Amino acid sequence: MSAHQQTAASPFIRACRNEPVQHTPVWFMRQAGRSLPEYLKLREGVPMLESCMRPELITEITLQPVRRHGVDAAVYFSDIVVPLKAIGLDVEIKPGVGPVVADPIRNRQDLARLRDLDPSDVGYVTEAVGLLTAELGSTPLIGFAGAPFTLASYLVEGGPSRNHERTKALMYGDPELWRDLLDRLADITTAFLKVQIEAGASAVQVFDSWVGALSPADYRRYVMPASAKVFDAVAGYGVPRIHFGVGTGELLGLMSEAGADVMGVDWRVPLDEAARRVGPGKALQGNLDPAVLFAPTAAVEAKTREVLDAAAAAGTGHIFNLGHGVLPTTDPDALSRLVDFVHSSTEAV
Ligand SMILES: O=C(O)CCc1c2[nH]c(c1CC(=O)O)Cc1[nH]c(c(CC(=O)O)c1CCC(=O)O)Cc1[nH]c(c(CC(=O)O)c1CCC(=O)O)Cc1[nH]c(c(CCC(=O)O)c1CC(=O)O)C2
Repeated sequence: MSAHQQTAASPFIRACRNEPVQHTPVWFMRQAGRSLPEYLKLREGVPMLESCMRPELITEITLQPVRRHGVDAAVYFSDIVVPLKAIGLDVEIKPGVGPVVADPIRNRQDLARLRDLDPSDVGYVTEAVGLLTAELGSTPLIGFAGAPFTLASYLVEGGPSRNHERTKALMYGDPELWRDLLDRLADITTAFLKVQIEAGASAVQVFDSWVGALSPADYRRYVMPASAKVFDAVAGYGVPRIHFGVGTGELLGLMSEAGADVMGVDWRVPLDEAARRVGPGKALQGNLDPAVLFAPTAAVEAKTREVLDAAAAAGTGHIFNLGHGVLPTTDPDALSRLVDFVHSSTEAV
């Protein structure tokens, strides 16, 4: 049986397809990683991007939160800049800073450095996904990639940016170059997602983390065509496609239109309101504020109940998640308790 068949009856996949579930499935963005002491131990002395190229290490790190928290899906341990590194760009993840690109992409000559991603560039991904699906059995593995806008922002700015000024200068100042840049990135993102799906990932999430910096009109004009190209290119696999961004309340309708079976929602928009913006037929993922996990258990439960009630009012498939990634200093036990609370609160009788 293929990994896709093995996971088809799981609560996560069923919720993505708006089918009834025995309990609301839960996973957390950044569930593997810095919140877990067992992760910090494994990563000692290994730079972030190097850890993303070692199949045994990827496998162990990806499995850690599944074992510890009993989440309903694993998310492949990697980073959105891994495919950029794989095509030969000089990018590294600096501790305390984030991804840094030594030689930013700012003109047409620079574009030539963005060559296509070949599956052989990321043989370690194919190998790790194979190891993972064998271990995970009926628990789905979610693959992911960065969306063209968010990747472009890193490439143009040269690192994380609050205001995206250089990115916007390029977007508004040279729309043709911008379009070609996003189109190149759409192909790289697509190739990276395909590698993960073909190796056995049961679903994929496309992170457009920073696109909330744009107005709806600019999203439609400058970003949507490239994102839609990615979603269209992987539609034929039939695996659920999740689309997520932060601060994207005003963009939910357009992002959903760009292509998604499941819309990821941050904590700023209640899920029943999100359902109205996203339109019928799509499942929703989210959306507890990650900072809520620093409050006492009773408060976490009350806020979680609000999310579950809004999801019930939305009447769509619901995958419980945080509104963005797990914060590094989160108490792992609070995450385990949250998984149990969501499961026990939603068990079908
Ligand atoms: O600060 C940030 O969150 C953004 C910059 C940053 C990125 N990778 C990074 C950093 C430094 C850091 O996390 O400190 C560097 C990074 N990426 C990752 C880690 C591990 C961890 O979070 O503890 C880390 C920290 C590395 C370390 O241990 O020092 C792994 C990662 N990045 C990502 C994912 C996918 C996911 O969240 O489920 C995953 C895998 C998580 C898993 O397997 O559970 C996704 C990612 N990376 C990145 C982005 C862009 C978002 C943004 O820039 O705000 C996004 C998408 C998003 O979170 O919205 C870029």
